[in-house]
Amino acid sequence: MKPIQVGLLGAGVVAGGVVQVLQRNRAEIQRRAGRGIEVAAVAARDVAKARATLGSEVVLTDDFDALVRRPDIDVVVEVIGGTTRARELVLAAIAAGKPVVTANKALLAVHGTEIFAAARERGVAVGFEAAVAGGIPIIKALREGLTANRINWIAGIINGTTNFILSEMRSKGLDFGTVLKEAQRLGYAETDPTFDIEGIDAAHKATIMSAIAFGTPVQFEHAYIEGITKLQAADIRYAEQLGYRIKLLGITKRREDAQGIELRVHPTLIPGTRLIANVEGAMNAVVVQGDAVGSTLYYGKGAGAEPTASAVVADLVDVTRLITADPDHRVPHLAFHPDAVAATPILPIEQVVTAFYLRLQVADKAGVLANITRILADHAISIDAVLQRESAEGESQTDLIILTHDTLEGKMNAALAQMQALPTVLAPIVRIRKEELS
Ligand SMILES: NC(=O)c1ccc[n+]([C@@H]2O[C@H](COP(=O)([O-])OP(=O)(O)OC[C@H]3O[C@@H](n4cnc5c(N)ncnc54)[C@H](O)[C@@H]3O)[C@@H](O)[C@H]2O)c1
Ligand SMILES: N[C@@H](CCO)C(=O)O
Ligand code: NA
Repeated sequence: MKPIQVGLLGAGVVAGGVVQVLQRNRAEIQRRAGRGIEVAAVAARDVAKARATLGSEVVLTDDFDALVRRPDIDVVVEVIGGTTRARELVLAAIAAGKPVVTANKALLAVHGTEIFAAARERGVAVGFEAAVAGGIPIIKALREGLTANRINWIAGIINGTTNFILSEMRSKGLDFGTVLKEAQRLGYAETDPTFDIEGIDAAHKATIMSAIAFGTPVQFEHAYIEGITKLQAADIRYAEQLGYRIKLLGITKRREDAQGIELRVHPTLIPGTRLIANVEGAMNAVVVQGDAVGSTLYYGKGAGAEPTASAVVADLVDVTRLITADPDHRVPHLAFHPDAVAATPILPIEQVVTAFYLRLQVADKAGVLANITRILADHAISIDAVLQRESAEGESQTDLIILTHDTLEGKMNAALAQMQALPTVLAPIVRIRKEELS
């Protein structure tokens, strides 16, 4: 059979990986897919630059619009990123009846509902394994491997750049800016790295996993997002003293008691003994808790040229195998049948339940702790542990660290406002959410 002809949009890090993996593993991939997979042409804005990075074998064009419509192209791979041009090109490819494989989580988190509807209408598949946790086959696991389960929650380290930054800062004492530059050099960071450090990229990925886990449309606009830019070294240290690590987690949770779903990204204390607490560098890891299977953990490279290409090419193999299959017999894009997708709401952050780490800079005198614990008790917030830094000779202030049990965020907000107003609380209170992940 004639090899499948791929039109590749973009000539950056991921495109380079896709070209390389398809070339190197050509024979092995063909044995798996049942026919060859060839890159027919690559669309690049700067053809000369693309020639230098992709080598002399690839055919290059600067006409993206023509490539997605070319009759000899069987499948389009979108690896340009962004949500404007990528959306236009993906919709054009779908309209031309071509399956699409994309690594673009921003595109799917924001325009997924429109794109999946268009694909369904046209009877073509959209593969997006590379969009979440790069090379880790988490989409495959959620859409196929775990279909027997009611998923209870998912929690993941799903941004390599921020995990790399937190790891390097903790273990080598390097500063934020230096480590971010290194992550950019290594090809982990987004074109706009604020997407990484402000938690937006992780929220894009958590949004996609949430939709697949709970059978809802993508609801990125309701995600709660907090990045790592305000995290202080002191809190990383105190957390360690208490047996915890701080990770930027993407979390989505079924909350039957509140008829909703939690969808949030924020720095999180997790017990140092959990496997996921020990995931370092640019590695990703996702814990999925299903009612039948219990907790399962997926670990691997979430960024970089070849790890991401591993997922793109796996989707190409899937598309190749299923290109002639009846669209109704393919795995649904969001794992649930489109007419069974329910608009379960994302809960506002005030209704989220977590435990908390609090750090208060307080005057070191009698009655201070009692006032604070009374406020927590008044809001029915129960304390798990308290740590007070030993103050130096003559020092009039100290740090008070409090770990709480689970509580509603809304209650914590009210308690924090009262504590902050105490004259003995000398600086803005630091609060970091804490999850046991058990
Ligand atoms: N780099 C990774 O590790 C990684 C991992 C998973 C997913 N992704 C996703 O893959 C996609 C590509 O990432 P990348 O790291 O290869 O990016 P990159 O910046 O290295 O490459 C992007 C390519 O697309 C081109 N491009 C950008 N905007 C364009 C536009 N408007 N029109 C035409 N061409 C345009 C650029 O010139 C470049 O050739 C993004 O959606 C990214 O989020 C990247
Ligand atoms: N910028 C992303 C790339 C992979 O999606 C990260 O750092 O994880
Ligand atoms: Na993946």
